[in-house]
Amino acid sequence: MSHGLSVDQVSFRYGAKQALDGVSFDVAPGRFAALLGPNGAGKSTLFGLLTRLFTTPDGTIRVAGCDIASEPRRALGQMGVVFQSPTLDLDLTIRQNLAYFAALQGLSGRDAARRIDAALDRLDIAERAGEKARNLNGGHRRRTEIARALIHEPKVLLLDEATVGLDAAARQSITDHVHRLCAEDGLTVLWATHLTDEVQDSDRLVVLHQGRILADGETAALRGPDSLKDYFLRVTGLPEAA
Ligand SMILES: Nc1ncnc2c1ncn2[C@@H]1O[C@H](COP(=O)(O)OP(=O)(O)OP(=O)(O)O)[C@@H](O)[C@H]1O
Repeated sequence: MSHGLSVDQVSFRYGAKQALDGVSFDVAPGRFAALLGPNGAGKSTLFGLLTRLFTTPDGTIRVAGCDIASEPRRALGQMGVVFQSPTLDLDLTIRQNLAYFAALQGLSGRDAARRIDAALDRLDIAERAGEKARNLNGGHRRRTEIARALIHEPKVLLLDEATVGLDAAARQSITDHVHRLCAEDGLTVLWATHLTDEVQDSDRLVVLHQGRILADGETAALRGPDSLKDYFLRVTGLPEAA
């Protein structure tokens, strides 16, 4: 599990509200894992713990082999994160947004320029590098955020509802890009979503509902002859409208 992600018996409460209850799953190195759950399932809470926005004494999280509680700097250094809310500075160009993040990571000069170019190329946005983020559509802004999350060459990429607010074509393009990063670069990905159509049959699937893991395995095997949507509704007991 040296380049993967491991979550073991993690629990978290907001006061009396149990948001996560004994959550355990592993993502093997180079795998794309979809963390699928409806609103309120606990996805953002788990991301908060994975990124150390907050901590819990209950359970263990390992990122690329590093325990996030005892080796937080090493663990976070192996992690790239794309949060649900957009975080680009709209008045800066794409390149400036990336350069700023690189500087925060202690990178500058040629090394930073090389990594920025590689990240822009990887996400097919190199030709827009000189444009202000404000002028980009939602899909290209998201690609920029993904490129930025990869500058320090992490082993594990976390994305929390990365396609929120995008149209169907942009959603498809972003999910395809991230799948390609997995397949071609060996990146380990945890992709949180409430949308079943973002999950591919070859993905690892972890279903989270009301703070608990309800299913964990290969998507195609779990859903069997059902559509993923039908499987998801059945396993969570949610009504069709959900
Ligand atoms: N600050 C808070 N105080 C109390 N309860 C909270 C707080 N934040 C989240 N919760 C509750 O914890 C549970 C998990 O919330 P969380 O935001 O992690 O879910 P989610 O799967 O990310 O949902 P969404 O997609 O709507 O963000 C929900 O029942 C939510 O109401």
